[in-house]
Amino acid sequence: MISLFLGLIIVLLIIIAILYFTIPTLFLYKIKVKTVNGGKVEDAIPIVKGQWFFGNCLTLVKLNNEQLFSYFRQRALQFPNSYLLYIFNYPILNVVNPEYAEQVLNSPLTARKSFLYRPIKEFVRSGLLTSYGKKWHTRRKLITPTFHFSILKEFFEVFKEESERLVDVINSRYANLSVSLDDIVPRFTLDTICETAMGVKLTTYEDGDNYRYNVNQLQNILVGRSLNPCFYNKIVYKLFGNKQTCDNYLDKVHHFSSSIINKRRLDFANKNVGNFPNQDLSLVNEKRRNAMLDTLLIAQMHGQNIAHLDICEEVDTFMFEGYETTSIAVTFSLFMLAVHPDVQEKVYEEIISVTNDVTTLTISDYSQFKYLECVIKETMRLYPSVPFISRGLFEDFKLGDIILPKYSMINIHIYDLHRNPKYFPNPEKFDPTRFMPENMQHRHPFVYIPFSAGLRNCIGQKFAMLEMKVFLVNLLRRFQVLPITKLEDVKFKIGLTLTPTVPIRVEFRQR
Ligand code: HEM
Repeated sequence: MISLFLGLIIVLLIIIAILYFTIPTLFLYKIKVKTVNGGKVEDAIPIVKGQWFFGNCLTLVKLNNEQLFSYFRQRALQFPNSYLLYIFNYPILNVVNPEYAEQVLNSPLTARKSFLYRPIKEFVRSGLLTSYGKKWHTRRKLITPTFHFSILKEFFEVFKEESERLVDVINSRYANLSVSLDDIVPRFTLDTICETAMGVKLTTYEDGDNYRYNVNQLQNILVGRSLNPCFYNKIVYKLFGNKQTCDNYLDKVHHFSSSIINKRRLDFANKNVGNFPNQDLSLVNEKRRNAMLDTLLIAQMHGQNIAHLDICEEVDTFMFEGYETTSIAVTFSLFMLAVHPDVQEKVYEEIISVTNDVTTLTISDYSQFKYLECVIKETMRLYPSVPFISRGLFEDFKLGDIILPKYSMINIHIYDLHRNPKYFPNPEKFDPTRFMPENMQHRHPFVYIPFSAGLRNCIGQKFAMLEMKVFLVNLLRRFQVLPITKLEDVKFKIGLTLTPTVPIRVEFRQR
């Protein structure tokens, strides 16, 4: 009797699983790419050959994350004018040429993110990165002044302090040793974004280490889930994934930012900040620095329609977007300098030509580090922190000779755009002079987009560039960076951010 009952349950589960996968698949068969002139789609855009019914599914599921990363690189070389892939009949347009990138990124029809961002939404909910339409527009307008030069000036002080602190840590603990940049750099960028976004110094906050640990764990879990579409469904994730662990970290991380926001709001109320007639943040408190969240708190006090949860989602978005991206760019900048000692020497000469005492540099002095800026830009060309971005269509979209139907997905492969040999001859070569103004004149504006471009470009790009420059100047003034990891050993696996398969190790030698 028991075995009959168990048998029935198993049969029922199998039927549910079959329905679960076939119903959406049948629906996908209605989503069809067309051409403008009614001709064959394969004559208008290359299609990666797949299998009947399954499309490219069977090929892709066999690959591990490292193989997937190189699969997309090979397809970009094979189809330099972009190409279509199919998951069953579901079309995914892969953009690798700047002309298509420009059309996609400039169109309001493609401003919505695809379902690949769904797991991340658990962390950032519908903050600036993941929201769309009117909500996104209002928030973008509200938050933009946070990155104005006058406020950046205050963040600059944080960059300096955190850089100097890290240089001291390297000096006392890591100098002349082989060290993984992963043990140093992410800590710096997380502490920096925490202080600038929330006004909290993690190094002095008693819960700082816990928060840092929880954010790291959460990022790993969310990225892992993003790469496994089976887990996009909440029930499947709950039954077979690590939902409980994920929820546990989410609770802790959300609780941390929420309580900081509440505390700061109380502080503001006590100081009567809400009565200031405008949003002049410099009036808030002469002694205490501004944080990104202040713009939102002040808007709330001025009666704008922004609730506590809205502020939380934006602050969590800053934490998510401003931490790992910057850390990857700094890590690879240091690595490139290490494996190109001639370039490093030129950067060093530039630093000492500007000053002997970097602690006295002002924010405007940093505009003198032109060559360093080229080094960072060239690093982000070869190693863009965000190797691809993804959009979901909610209306038909005409691109070149094809019409992509509603619900299809567009992936823009920034990593491959940056290796276009027409604009970057010998693309694998690290050459900072590519970014000298005279060498950039005839470059397509969408062939280099490490911060994305168009409507939904990165709001924090000036912040990030300044943060990276301050850190590198402070570090390179004191240390010579030598490579331990070999360049040829650095491979990548697929991820939402650029993920090397080996730790990047260097040695910091005192100058
Ligand atoms: C080297 C550092 C950084 C890189 C390479 C980078 C790159 C990007 C990219 C590629 C996007 C577009 C994402 C997409 O369309 O899916 C983006 C969006 C965004 N970034 Fe950054 N980012 C960096 C640093 C920062 C920092 C420091 C902040 C905040 C303090 C920030 C905040 C944001 C936000 C809020 C968005 C969403 C903008 C919108 O949709 O309106 N980013 N970033």
